[in-house]
Amino acid sequence: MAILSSASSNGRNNRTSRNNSENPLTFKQRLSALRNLPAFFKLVWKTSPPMFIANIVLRVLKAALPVIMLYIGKLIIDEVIVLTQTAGPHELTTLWKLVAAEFGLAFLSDSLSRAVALLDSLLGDLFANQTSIELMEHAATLDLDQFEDSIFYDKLERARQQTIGRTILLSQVLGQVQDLITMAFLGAGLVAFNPWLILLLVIAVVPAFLGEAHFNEKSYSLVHGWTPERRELDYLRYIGASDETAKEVKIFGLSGFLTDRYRILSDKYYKANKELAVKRASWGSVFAAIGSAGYYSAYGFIIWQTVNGMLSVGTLTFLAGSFRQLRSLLEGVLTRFSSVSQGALFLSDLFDFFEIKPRIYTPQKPRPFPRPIKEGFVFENVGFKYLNSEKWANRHLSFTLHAGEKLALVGENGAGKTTLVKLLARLYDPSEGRILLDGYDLREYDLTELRQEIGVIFQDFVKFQMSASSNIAVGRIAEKENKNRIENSAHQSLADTVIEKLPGKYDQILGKRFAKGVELSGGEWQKVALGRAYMRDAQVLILDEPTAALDARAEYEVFQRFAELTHGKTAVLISHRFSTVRMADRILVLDNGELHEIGSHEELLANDGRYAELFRLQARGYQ
Ligand SMILES: Nc1ncnc2c1ncn2[C@@H]1O[C@H](COP(=O)(O)OP(=O)(O)OP(=O)(O)O)[C@@H](O)[C@H]1O
Repeated sequence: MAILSSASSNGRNNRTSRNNSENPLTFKQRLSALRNLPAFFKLVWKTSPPMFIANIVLRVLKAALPVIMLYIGKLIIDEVIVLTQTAGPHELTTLWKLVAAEFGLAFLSDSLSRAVALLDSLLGDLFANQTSIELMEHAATLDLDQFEDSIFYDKLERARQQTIGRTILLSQVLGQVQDLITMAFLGAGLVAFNPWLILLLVIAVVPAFLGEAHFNEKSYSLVHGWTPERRELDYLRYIGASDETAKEVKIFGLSGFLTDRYRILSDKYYKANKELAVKRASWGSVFAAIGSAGYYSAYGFIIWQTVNGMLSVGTLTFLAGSFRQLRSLLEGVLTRFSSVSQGALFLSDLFDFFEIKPRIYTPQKPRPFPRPIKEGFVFENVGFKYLNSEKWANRHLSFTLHAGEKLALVGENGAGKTTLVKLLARLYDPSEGRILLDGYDLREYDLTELRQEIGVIFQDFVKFQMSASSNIAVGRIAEKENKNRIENSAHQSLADTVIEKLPGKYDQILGKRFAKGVELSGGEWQKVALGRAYMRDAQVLILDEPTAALDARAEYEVFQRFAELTHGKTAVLISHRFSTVRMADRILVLDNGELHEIGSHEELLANDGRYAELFRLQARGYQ
């Protein structure tokens, strides 16, 4: 994480950082970032109103203490001086009362600080949890192609960091308010004696503030511009040391390749950051010297007044103390202003992310999903291009998927089979043409209902590092407690024999990520994932190469059962195995994203086209 929180600017050859170095953020932009604060505090308030109120009340109390303590200090010193100048015996009651009062206040101040720090950290944790949840919820509403866009991903990455990083902002802003109140009290004391001291104070502090503001700006540009590289560093760290990649890293001897790349990137990052840090430290000491000069001028002036009898020694200590505290508070407030506005800028990333709206959504007045589907799906000249891609993944697709029909999709790698089923499930909308369901555009239906009625098991299904039963239940998560249904689904997909052999049976954690997890073979995983299809029980079932990793016997059995599962249902099957494909009512052959031919196994063989050619090719392989 150290490398992530530090920054570097050597990414000048990269698009984002170039933008940033060409357009550094202006002071005005930074000020306008403060507009994020009300929304931020609304979020914090929502996290826990009682804790928020308690935090404010305690801080206001604490803010009044320094000036009271300084004033009591002044009274103590004046009292001591009076006592030392008069002959004894001395009446000490007042003095001891004052000392006791100062002791009490010191104790109170310490307790308040601890209470505030505790509340800050608890509130911060709650805030981080709450925002993480909202982030996940929002991400779930977004489109698949938004996740496939690297600029979106950078934004998501920065937003994710904000959920944790912004808890500091909370104590910074509240601390700021507290310090401003303290300063108002101390300032009132100073002004009462000599208003010119305030002017000296401002002169002493303003250069330091401007310096801080400048360097914070630079640092933000650096961190922002390096987001893609930081993601790459994260990714390298992940593939360099993870259970999923260890096998290939070892076999291909990739460790050196990965660490070299990591080293080059992180070195660049380190150097750029070092350059900035050194500059910042050097200028910081110059500004500190100016600050000290201001302080000592004021101090000299107060001493001179005291020596000339204009002020008492107590007042001297009060004023010197007030001035010293004011200076460090003002410096703190101004410096913090810089990091607060920087924090508020980063906050824009979080709010920007929440502003991203999905393009695929349910219309205002959705059409109820047909139960049962009567006619089926009609593709009308459907074409689709992936985001940032020039190539058509599907083009000129016109065909009907009849209700209750079993359709197999066949085609070479990259022919557009998976894309077609993603369009059917509305993971994407067509770039041209339209898909009708029972006569109406798919876009007119409720998205949630549509997804509920279309079950897809993808070839790259997720191997959830969770229990075996959860891995099946994800097919219809609302039924996660329904043991019967889960076991039944496992039985249908042949996953039951796999699960029975596991030490923890259905409660067994799968995968190696967590303690006591058990890894399955590719085919075993596939049987578990297939269980999701039975769990789903949707009107339309889509299986994208569901049996690729199964042995011949298992595949035969799976399809025997699949025929039962899909009885009376619409099903789409993608497979490279013709033994499977021929079981479908019709077969659609895709070539380069376009419909090449469509018909039953017999019809297509009689046609003697691409299908017949591919079929014979595979059959020959088995002879
Ligand atoms: N997320 C994506 N972004 C950009 N292009 C993509 C994406 N997914 C697929 N493509 C491209 O779209 C084309 C069709 O891909 P698709 O996955 O639909 O093929 P497929 O027929 O399912 O292939 P396979 O048999 O290898 O699974 C390919 O050229 C592929 O490179």
